[in-house]
Amino acid sequence: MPDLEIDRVSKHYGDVVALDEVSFDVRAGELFGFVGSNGAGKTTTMRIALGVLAADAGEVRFDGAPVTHETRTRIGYMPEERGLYPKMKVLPQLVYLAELHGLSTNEAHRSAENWIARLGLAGRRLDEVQKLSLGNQQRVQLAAALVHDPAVLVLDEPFSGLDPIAVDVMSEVLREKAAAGVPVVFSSHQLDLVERLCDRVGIIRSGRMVACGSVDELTADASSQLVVRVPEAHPGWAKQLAGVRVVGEEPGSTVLELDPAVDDQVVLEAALATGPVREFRRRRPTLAELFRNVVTGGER
Ligand SMILES: Nc1ncnc2c1ncn2[C@@H]1O[C@H](COP(=O)(O)OP(=O)(O)OP(=O)(O)O)[C@@H](O)[C@H]1O
Repeated sequence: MPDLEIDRVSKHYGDVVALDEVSFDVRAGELFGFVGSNGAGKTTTMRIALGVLAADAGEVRFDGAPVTHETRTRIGYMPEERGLYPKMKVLPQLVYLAELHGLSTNEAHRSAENWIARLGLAGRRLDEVQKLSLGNQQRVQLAAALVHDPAVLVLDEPFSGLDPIAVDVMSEVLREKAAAGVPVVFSSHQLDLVERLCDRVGIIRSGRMVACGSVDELTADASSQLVVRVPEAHPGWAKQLAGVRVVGEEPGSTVLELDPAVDDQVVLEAALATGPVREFRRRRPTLAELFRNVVTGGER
């Protein structure tokens, strides 16, 4: 099964180092989430992966071979700046794009109608794209990325601006594509969504990949947290405990981060001394918490 491999890709814009030897691979059948702060290098990486932008160094391979013009037509791409013809109607536009990627007119029609129905655009199929709401334009953009039945999907912020129903549809389609063996990579700032959807995640900071793996792998060695609910405790009850940091506090509930040597039973005793303990459990940091640590703190 084919993989998409980004191998030590570097890119400068004048003095700006946009990418510094970025490497990761997106395996067949995998949903890969690409996250990073504004300007970290996601769009640049995706453009290079598609071949619309040349790297200064490094290589992108698909199915083991460098991406060529032929391979490029097998990639479904959703550009950040979006790339539809605003005055063209939805159906003819999708048919045109499918034909451009080598489908016959019949196949192109069948596929365009299929994605129009699937993405909830049936009532809009003969509207000009520019007359659609932004969310619906985005659905058309996804249809455009899918209409030629691509072997790889590279999507730049496909979820931004979508309503919750459209988010569900988009998630379902991406999962389905991955389950069919297609490597799928998408960028997003919606980390809860990335955490929920993706098999693996790459975090880029200032043009360098600083963490890559499944969310479980990435959070496994992060210091574990303890959620303690003591409704009657006074605020700050845990502040004096050695090796314990308070990372979240709401009335009656506190999230603590413990140094590895700290015995959680000591924390439990301290909590019980303030009143009845209603909840006491370990939890791993979320992807959003990990992201904040990684982009603001030391590299992993
Ligand atoms: N055409 C360009 N000319 C000069 N600098 C550029 C150009 N395109 C991108 N850059 C710079 O390259 C770096 C990476 O930008 P890129 O758009 O890849 O980031 P991003 O992670 O996609 O950001 P965002 O989340 O804001 O979309 C930034 O410093 C950006 O200013």
